[in-house]
Amino acid sequence: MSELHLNLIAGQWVGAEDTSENRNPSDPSDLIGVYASGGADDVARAAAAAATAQTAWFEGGPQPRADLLDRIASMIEARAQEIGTMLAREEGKILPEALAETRRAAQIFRFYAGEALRVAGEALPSVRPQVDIEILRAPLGVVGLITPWNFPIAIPAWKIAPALAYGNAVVFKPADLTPGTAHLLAQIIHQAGCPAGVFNLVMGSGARVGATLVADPQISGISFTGSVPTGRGIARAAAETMKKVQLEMGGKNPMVVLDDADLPLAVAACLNGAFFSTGQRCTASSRLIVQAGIHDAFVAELSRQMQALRVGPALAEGSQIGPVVSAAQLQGNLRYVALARDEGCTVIGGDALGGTGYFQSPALFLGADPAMRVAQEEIFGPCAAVIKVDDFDQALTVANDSAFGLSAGICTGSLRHARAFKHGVKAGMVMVNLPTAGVDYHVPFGGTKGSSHGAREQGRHAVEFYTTVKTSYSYAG
Ligand SMILES: NC(=O)C1=CN([C@@H]2O[C@H](COP(=O)(O)OP(=O)(O)OC[C@H]3O[C@@H](n4cnc5c(N)ncnc54)[C@H](OP(=O)(O)O)[C@@H]3O)[C@@H](O)[C@H]2O)C=CC1
Ligand SMILES: O=C(O)CCC(=O)C(=O)O
Repeated sequence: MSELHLNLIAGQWVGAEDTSENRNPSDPSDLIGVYASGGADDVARAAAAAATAQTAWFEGGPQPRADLLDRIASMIEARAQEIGTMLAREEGKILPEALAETRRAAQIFRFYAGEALRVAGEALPSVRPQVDIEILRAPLGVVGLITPWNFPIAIPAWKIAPALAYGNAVVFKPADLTPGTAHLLAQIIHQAGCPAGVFNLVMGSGARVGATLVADPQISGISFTGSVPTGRGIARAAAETMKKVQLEMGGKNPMVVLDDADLPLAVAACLNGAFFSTGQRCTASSRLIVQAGIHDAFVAELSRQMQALRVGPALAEGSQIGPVVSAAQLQGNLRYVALARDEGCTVIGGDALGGTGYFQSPALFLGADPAMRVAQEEIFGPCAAVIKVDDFDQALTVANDSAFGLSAGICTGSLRHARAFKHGVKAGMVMVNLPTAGVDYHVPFGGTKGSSHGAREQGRHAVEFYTTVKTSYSYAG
């Protein structure tokens, strides 16, 4: 019997009413571990512990917060191989990507160690004599953090680190599919000396733990990353207790390739953006919008390189694309491949590959029309629709023809077109001659339209969500 991995509530490792098995998508017969699966009582106890611990955590000043985050960063770096291996084993990301994500998490903690010391206010004169005004930033209080499986350490890091840096206490609910990485991170935060109750881990299902967190009146804010329907439901439910919400949801990210693009660079950017991490990135390039003059050469070279990608177990040397995360996600991807054919596309790749795990060959949907479902709906797999356009203006119109607006890219040698795209595209992040996916850790992350709601994540902009503004008036007498 595998050891049971416990929740962390009020500084104690505790069991829960249920348990959940964590299995390897490269080989589901590999049982990674058994994890506590909490319920409403666990959330209530964690939120109460967090509420009790939060005031002292904030009032202790920024130095202990900065020191803790710095220690966490060093401990993640020291255990990067172990964490990266767990991440690859449970999520299916190939080991080099998993190690890079782990190091990125350490960098995020170190960045916010510095930010804890840089929370600035403003001082203004009052319109009344002898009165001074200060505009201060106060922590929200207790925040609930709900994260997806596709970046099981980077996304928790970019929510937990700013939350703690600015003096909040945390209840963290990781995705059910990837509790192993979350548990290692919780161990590190605990061992680094985080005071009891300041950080709590409650693993368990979204329907039980996630929904209870959103309803709990002791919690002042929810930061969520995941699907659009869950995000919408959270926004509706959070309104009942007037919680602040930050939602990062899907994308259907366009990558425009103009006739004047550098072909090898454009192919490399699209190969990376569409297929790396098995396409399971909200920033993935899932719409390739290609000008007619370069279209055929681009498609020929991209198809050749795509078909040469080695799909295999995440931990196997030489694998370039790991498995899809779960059987359900693979079935969903295969339904979209069938839909692409039904809608009239020519499909290259996209087959279930069999073998030990949930392997799928990457797919291109050629001849896609912007209105097709495969060009509008987020698939979240290694699939990209190719849309042919006549010129830059049509490319920009197609790029903006989406309910989403997370990331957008253009490959071009023209400064004029690059500039017009940067200004004209409706997206939160714009890439020129770079993949739409793969972002830096110290600058804002987020989108427009249906992709995001609330304040931006990451970088100094995270202060907007994790703090509230307090205006103080003092009379000198
Ligand atoms: N934009 C992005 O970054 C991501 C988008 N997705 C998209 O979402 C689809 C489904 O993936 P999935 O992981 O199921 O996404 P979900 O939105 O269902 O899950 C994201 C997180 O929310 C939790 N959750 C689920 N239901 C609720 C609820 N009612 N209240 C509060 N929290 C809840 C989940 O818990 P649990 O894991 O226990 O269900 C998980 O921790 C993917 O196919 C993809 O299209 C997925 C991941 C990331
Ligand atoms: O592209 C990246 O680096 C981040 C993507 C991401 O955060 C996501 O897919 O949820």
